Amino acid sequence: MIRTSGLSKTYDGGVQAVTDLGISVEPGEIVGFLGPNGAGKTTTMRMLTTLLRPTSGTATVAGHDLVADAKEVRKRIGYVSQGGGILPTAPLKGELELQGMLHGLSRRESAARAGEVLARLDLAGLENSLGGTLSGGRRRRFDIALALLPDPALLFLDEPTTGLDPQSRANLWDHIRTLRQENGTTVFLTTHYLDEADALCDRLLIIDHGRIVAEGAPAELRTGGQTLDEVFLDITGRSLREESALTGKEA
Ligand SMILES: Nc1ncnc2c1ncn2[C@@H]1O[C@H](COP(=O)(O)OP(=O)(O)OP(=O)(O)O)[C@@H](O)[C@H]1O
Repeated sequence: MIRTSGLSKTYDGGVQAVTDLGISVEPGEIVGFLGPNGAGKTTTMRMLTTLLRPTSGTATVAGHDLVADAKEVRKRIGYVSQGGGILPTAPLKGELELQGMLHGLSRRESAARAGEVLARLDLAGLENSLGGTLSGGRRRRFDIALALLPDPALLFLDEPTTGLDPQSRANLWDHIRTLRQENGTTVFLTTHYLDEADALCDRLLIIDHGRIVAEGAPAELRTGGQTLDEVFLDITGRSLREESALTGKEA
């Protein structure tokens, strides 16, 4: 579903954010992409979703070449960014219908699809609520509903549960699992929560300084009775990264 070879990104100004990335994600997998601040997660995610052009390397995403066939890739993926895309003043169903029409559905198809994705994310009954009135958990679910409108084979989630309470996080994990189970959706997500990576993901990729430094199922990475947090810190070191994450980042 995703295959990259030598994928790299150097920003204007010379920051080499991602170097020689070679990863693969199989259909139906839930893969967690972990790394300290500034490691290159968002840059990778933006490249894989066609939002950022790689400096070099190649990638196939959802069966199409990332650069030569970006339009075809876009038709087959959903992307939920960290901030989400919700409009606080629009009724949920109207917002979904509009987005459906942007994806080329007729008004009728779009309305039907909006109803389906709301039900799928357990948001039925909230059709006429305004975006701004939703709780954090529902809001994230609505963001995912939006991304699911075109029925993507591959869903990218950037820190889907950051800021949510434990109940809403567990609930969102259930929804993601159900999506995979019922639809076969492949999920590629970033997270800073190692319990989330452990509970939800089939496989983890750990990136640091723009390179993959470890990869495997959570149980494979947890060796010698260590927690995943300990493994992560052993691999990526204990120095703080906030500063490097901010250096050179354009607004
Ligand atoms: N638009 C940009 N211009 C220049 N440098 C950038 C830009 N965006 C990111 N960077 C730099 O690229 C590197 C990787 O950043 P990226 O945002 O991909 O990391 P990340 O792993 O997503 O971090 P975080 O967990 O903080 O979101 C960092 O050194 C960052 O400062």
